[in-house]
Amino acid sequence: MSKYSIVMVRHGESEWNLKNLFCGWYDADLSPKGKEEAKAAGKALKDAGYKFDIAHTSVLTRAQKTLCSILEEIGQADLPVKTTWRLNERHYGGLTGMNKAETAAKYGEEQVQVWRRSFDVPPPPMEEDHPYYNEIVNDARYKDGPSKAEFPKFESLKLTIERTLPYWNEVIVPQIKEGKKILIAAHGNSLRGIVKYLDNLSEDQIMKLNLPTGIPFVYELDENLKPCVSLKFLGDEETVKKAMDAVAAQGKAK
Ligand SMILES: O=C(O)[C@@H](COP(=O)(O)O)OP(=O)(O)O
Repeated sequence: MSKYSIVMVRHGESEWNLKNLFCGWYDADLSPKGKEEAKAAGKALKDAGYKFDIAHTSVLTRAQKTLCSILEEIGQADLPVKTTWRLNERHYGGLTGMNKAETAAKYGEEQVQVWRRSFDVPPPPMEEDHPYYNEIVNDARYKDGPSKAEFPKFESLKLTIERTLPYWNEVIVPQIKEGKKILIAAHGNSLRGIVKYLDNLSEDQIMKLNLPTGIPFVYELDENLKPCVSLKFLGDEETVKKAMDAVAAQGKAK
């Protein structure tokens, strides 16, 4: 029997989603369409009557702006919000800033699929001479973590889950158990990590999951936090499927 529910949403389309660039820890803003998606996400939550006690998001602008827009839309602009690098997108390493379709044309679609969706094969590292290295490593938003030793140069989904799960278990789970209504606004892969964990998906199953931008989804959990309802999108089936297929297709050579 369902005892708790939690809502998650991938941010609206970013400028770099629009340009089809590997983004990771680069701080891309929302595109105009992404801003609309964020508003629409808020409207969908409002229409379904959702209210929250607390929200969690990453330290990246695209997730934070999506959250703000949603909160505005549901009339909860003053909701307590916790931000953490542990909900950041996976760090795309040396691929950061590269065009996904061009990378597929150069290295092959199969290789790009491995980089994007394999469980434990990481992308190549972001070296110190990478065009975005300094901007990311020296960004003040990381002054409270990750430490120099923990700071990633790349992340597979496995590594992403390893730094996201402690936050889930130590911060979010106690709040769920207190009965708090929680909203998480994060990223394609940090959320895929949570979905894999909650639904106990195999490496093969999670490989096939592409989360659409700006469409909230709900988990209903039993008293042991096992899902009774998984990945229930607040959007019509066809729209959700189309959006998921479009995300998958970003790794195709044009
Ligand atoms: O880093 C990126 O490029 C995308 C995900 O890319 P894919 O793994 O879908 O290629 O992250 P997000 O837009 O959710 O922050």
